[in-house]
Amino acid sequence: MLKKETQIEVEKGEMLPLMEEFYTIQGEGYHTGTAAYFIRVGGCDVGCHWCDVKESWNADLHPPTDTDVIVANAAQWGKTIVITGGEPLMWNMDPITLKLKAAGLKVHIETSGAYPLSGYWDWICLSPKKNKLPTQAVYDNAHELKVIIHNKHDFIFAEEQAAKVNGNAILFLQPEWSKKEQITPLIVDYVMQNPKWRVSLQTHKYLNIP
Ligand SMILES: C[S@@+](CC[C@H](N)C(=O)[O-])C[C@H]1O[C@@H](n2cnc3c(N)ncnc32)[C@H](O)[C@@H]1O
Ligand SMILES: Nc1nc2[nH]cc(C(=O)O)c2c(=O)[nH]1
Ligand code: SF4
Ligand SMILES: [Mg+2]
Repeated sequence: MLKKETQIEVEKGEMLPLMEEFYTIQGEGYHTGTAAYFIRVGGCDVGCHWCDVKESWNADLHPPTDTDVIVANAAQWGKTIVITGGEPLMWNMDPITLKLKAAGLKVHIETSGAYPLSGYWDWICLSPKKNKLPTQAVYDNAHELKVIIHNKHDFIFAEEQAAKVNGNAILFLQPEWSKKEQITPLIVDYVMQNPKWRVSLQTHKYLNIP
């Protein structure tokens, strides 16, 4: 059980359950190939069976950390910060994003969109999940839509999600990692037939970097 004061700070978003932080290359989506400092916040109840960071799900396993400390660390690294998880929108993202921006940093998020939109973002990557669909504000404000393809039905889901996201969002299909040998060729064919979509690969996994 967290101390009452800590619990209050977490509820305000002044503290966040921090799983890990690392400086790497953005591996996925529109900003693939560019240097970024990742902040991974614990806690997610969306329950994707193929999730590649299940260790993030239980927020209680990750220490509540002062956002001033997180921001001071981040500012020593790149100019672009990616907040991911877990599901970062389970928490109030206003304090951390305001502090990162005050430090002159660009702030990106990786989100399923399943919770209300909080925070001030330079880039929102929405990766919607069937189990828990995005809230309207995230559809309206996403800069990119990145749908994970694990089976053929996911192409139908991808089109449904493309119809819901704002018209400026850039559309990506990304193979689910464990199925990539079967799925990547299907995505290649699909994108050639439906060129409003682009291919996204988890390039950091091919590069063996975090
Ligand atoms: C681990 S999630 C964390 C952020 C947020 N919960 C979300 O799902 O967008 C980061 C990104 O990895 C993607 N992802 C997770 N597991 C994957 C897998 N096995 N193969 C491909 N992409 C995966 C998610 O869809 C998301 O775009
Ligand atoms: N290099 C790298 N790029 C990423 N893009 C999104 C990631 C994530 O887990 O949110 C991720 C990640 O874990 N590593
Ligand atoms: S929403 Fe994101 S963190 Fe949560 S289970 Fe799905 S892929 Fe994993
Ligand atoms: Mg990842």
